[in-house]
Amino acid sequence: MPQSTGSNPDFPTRLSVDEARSRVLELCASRRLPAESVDLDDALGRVLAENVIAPHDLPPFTNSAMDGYALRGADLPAQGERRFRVAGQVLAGAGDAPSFEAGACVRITTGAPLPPAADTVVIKENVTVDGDAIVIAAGERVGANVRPAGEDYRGGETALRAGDLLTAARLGVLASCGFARAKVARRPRVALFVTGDELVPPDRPLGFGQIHDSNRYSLGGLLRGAGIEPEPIAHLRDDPDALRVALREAGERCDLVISSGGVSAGEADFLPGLVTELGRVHFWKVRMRPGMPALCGEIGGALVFALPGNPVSTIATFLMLVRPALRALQGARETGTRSWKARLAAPIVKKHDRAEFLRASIVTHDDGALWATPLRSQGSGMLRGVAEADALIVVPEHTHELAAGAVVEIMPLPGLC
Ligand SMILES: Nc1nc2c(c(=O)[nH]1)N[C@H]1C(S)=C(S)[C@@H](COP(=O)(O)OP(=O)(O)OC[C@H]3O[C@@H](n4cnc5c(N)ncnc54)[C@H](O)[C@@H]3O)O[C@H]1N2
Ligand code: MOO
Repeated sequence: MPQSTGSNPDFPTRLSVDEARSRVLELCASRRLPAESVDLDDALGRVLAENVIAPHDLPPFTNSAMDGYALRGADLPAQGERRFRVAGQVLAGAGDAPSFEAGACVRITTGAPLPPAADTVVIKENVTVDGDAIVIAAGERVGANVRPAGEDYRGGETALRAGDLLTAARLGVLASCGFARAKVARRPRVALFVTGDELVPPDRPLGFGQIHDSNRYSLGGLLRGAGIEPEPIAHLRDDPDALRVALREAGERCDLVISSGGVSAGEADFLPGLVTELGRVHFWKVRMRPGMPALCGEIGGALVFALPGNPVSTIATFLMLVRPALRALQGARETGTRSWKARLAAPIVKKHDRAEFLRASIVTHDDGALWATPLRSQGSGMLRGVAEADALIVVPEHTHELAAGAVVEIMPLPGLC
C-alpha cells in the first residue's frame, strides 16, 4: 500500500506561491497543445495560436457616424444660417455614394459611405427641413461625425496576437477582418476526481460523518468558467487500488488530471504516494493559506494537480496554480490574474509564514479609493467567505501585521470564481 512520501522527498517541498507557479509554467511550456482551426461560434475563451493581421482597413471605407446630412465643411455658415439643397441620399449598404455640387448635401444614415465630395455630417436633429432643402445654423464643426477608413485598424496592422485569449470583443475583431474561423490551441483534456469516503452527492441524505460533495461543483464550475468541459467527474473512495487505476487511466488519456482531497498527512491521504509510484512529483506543499498541501506532478502524459480537499483550499489552489496551467498549456500570454490595490479597512494579524489569501468585501469611496474589509468567515472549510467575497486580499508570506489604511494587493473574484 502506498505511503505518504517520507521526510526526505526527492522533490521540492514547501515552495512559495511564486516558485510553485513558475515551476508550473515551466512544465507547461514543454507541453504546449497543438493548434486547430475552429468556427468563430466555438472560439470564445480559446487562445489564439497565430497573429491576426487586418487584411484591410477597419472600417473599410470612410462613413458616417450619425444619421444626418453629408456636405462639404467649407460650405458651413460661419454665422447666421445657410440653405443646402438635398441632392439625394445614401443609406448603409448602398452600392455607391452620390455626387453633389458645392452648397448642396446628401441625406445619409449611420454607417453609410461618405460621398467623396463630403467631409462633414450634420446630425438630423440640428437641421430644419424646408421642402427639398435643409437649413443649417452656424456652430457646426467641419469634419464632424465622420469615421475615416482605417481609424480602428489599418490594413496590414497586427490586430490580435498569438496568445491572446479570445474574448467576445476579439471575436468581433476577427469577424470584422473577414475571418469566419480562428486558429486556436486545442483545449486541454481534463479529468477531475473528487476523493473521500465521507462524500455523498447533494441529492442523497447524509449519514453520520458524511458531507455533500461540493468540490465537484466548485471545481467543475471553475473549469467551465475557464472554458474547459471536464470529462465526466468521478467520485473515488479513499481506496488506493481504485485511485491507482483511475489515475493511471486518466494519465494516459488526458493533458491534465485534477483531484481534490487525500493529499495531506492523514492515514487515507494516498495521493502523494500514488503520484510518486505512478509517475513523478514535481512539488508538494506550497506556502499558501488556504491550500498548503497542494501537489503538482505527472502521470503518463498528464500533468497532475492533487488539490487539498478543504473547499476553499481547493478553490484557492485552482486559482493560483491550475488556471495558470490551463492557460499556459494553450499558450496564453497572460496566465495570471490581474491584481489591484486597495486600502485595508481593518487591521490584519497573521502568525504564519505562508502567503494568505483572505476573503474580503470591497467598497469604493468617493475619492475613488478601494477599501477592503476581511470577512469573518476565513476558515478553509467555510464556503461562506468565498461565496460572499468580492476579492481576495493577498498578505505576503513574511508580513505578519498590517494596520488599517495599509495598501494591500487584492485579486477581484468576479470572473475568477
Ligand atoms: N496533520 C496534518 N493535518 C492536516 C494538514 C497537515 O499539514 N497536517 N493539513 C491541513 C490542511 S492545511 C488542509 S488544506 C487539509 C487538506 O487535506 P486533504 O487534501 O488531505 O483533504 P481531505 O483530508 O480529504 O479533506 C479535507 C477536508 O475537506 C473536506 N472535503 C474533501 N473533499 C470534499 C469535497 N469534494 N466536497 C466538500 N468537502 C470536501 C473533507 O471532508 C475534509 O473536511 O488537511 C489538513 N490536515
Ligand atoms: O492549506 Mo489548508 O487550506 O490551510 O486548511
